Amino acid sequence: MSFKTIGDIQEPAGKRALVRVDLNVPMKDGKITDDTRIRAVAPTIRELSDKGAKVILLAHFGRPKGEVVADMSLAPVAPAVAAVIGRPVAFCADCIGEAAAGAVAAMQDGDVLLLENTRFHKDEEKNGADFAAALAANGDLYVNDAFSAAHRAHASTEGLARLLPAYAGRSMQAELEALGAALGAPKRPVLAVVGGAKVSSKIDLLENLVTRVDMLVIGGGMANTFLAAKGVNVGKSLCEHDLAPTALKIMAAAEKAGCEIVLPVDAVVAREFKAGAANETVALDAIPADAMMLDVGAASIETVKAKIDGASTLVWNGPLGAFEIEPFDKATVAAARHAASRTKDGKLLSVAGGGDTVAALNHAGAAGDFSYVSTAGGAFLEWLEGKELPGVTALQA
Ligand SMILES: Nc1ncnc2c1ncn2[C@@H]1O[C@H](COP(=O)(O)OP(=O)(O)OP(=O)(O)O)[C@@H](O)[C@H]1O
Ligand SMILES: O=C(O)[C@H](O)COP(=O)(O)O
Repeated sequence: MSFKTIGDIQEPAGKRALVRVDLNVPMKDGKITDDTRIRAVAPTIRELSDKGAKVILLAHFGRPKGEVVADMSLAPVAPAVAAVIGRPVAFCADCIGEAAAGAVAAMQDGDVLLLENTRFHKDEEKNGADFAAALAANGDLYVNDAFSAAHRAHASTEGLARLLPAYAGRSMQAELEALGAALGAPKRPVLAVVGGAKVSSKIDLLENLVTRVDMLVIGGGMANTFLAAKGVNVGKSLCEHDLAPTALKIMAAAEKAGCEIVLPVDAVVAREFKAGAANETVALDAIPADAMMLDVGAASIETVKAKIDGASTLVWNGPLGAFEIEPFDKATVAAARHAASRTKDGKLLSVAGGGDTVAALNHAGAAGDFSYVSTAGGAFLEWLEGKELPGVTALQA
């Protein structure tokens, strides 16, 4: 794989660098709860700013689907970026058009500007040529430092690289190097743990993943869809019932490939999605019709730990439960700490990735003991499958 990095930019001083970063950070009540993704892109921003480039940050936040959605604005993220990089970050309420052009024109060399959520425009996700050109109008060059969004062929992740001289940022470079080193030839048995809430956008990946790993533990919202497909009554749990055929297909593919699929055997259920909600642990055939599974139960935790004990390599994306609200963080915390301690003992190589997954590992105090923690969730899974990532491909000269 060959691409230029920001070290290859000739005479960066005074140049307008459009830098795609991933600022899709976990947020609660308007406050950022984990700034790992901001810290990951800070070296690129600082390096370009130190060299006198005008650093114009492009990013998405959430999935506003082409509409302007107030609580998906990047405005509250600008001060958080400023705090991490230790220099001011201006904000502009649109990423194209007059407002953006004016904000860019006002920049001095070395300044940093964050433009509003690219996904407020429908053509971002469609990779529309006019929209990509409108973004490109504000830059002399393009830097992609968002490995975690590189599986999307969007205007700001792919289209721009074809319009301007394109370079990989330091985080993109580090992610590709570290994942290649850790997982290029993984020691078997390989265990994958997949949970979280992005069921429809990740479930298809599992069909390929089961051909590459020896065991797949499924937890979180993802598990509910598999359990429902197997006939379990999941009550009001987060579940995509229409994906039952996909889940069944994946289970068949796993059997064919000799990959063991491990589903929860019990669940912690509650009637409200909030911290401290009254809850109970029940068997799968006793999930009340008006309750939600918000975590896997104690027996399932023991199974997950045993699978970790039997693995030489662990790859993990997606928490096992709604870890942001206690006590539904129990399984995620227990599994994270167990994997961290096996890693510390030299018995496991552990790689985890994903915006919320990293937040969960930090919450468990386990991130520092993992072999490698990636900022990427979906992109990490696609990389693991061996798929081409459009954002990476477009950088290759
Ligand atoms: N049983 C569950 N019911 C509802 N939500 C759940 C459940 N289990 C996990 N979640 C939620 O899943 C979310 C994380 O899922 P997600 O797939 O976004 O992972 P991620 O690590 O952020 O990956 P990516 O970087 O691809 O977004 C958390 O907010 C968590 O509360
Ligand atoms: O959080 C992520 O995994 C990335 O920011 C990509 O977000 P997306 O799944 O909404 O494209």
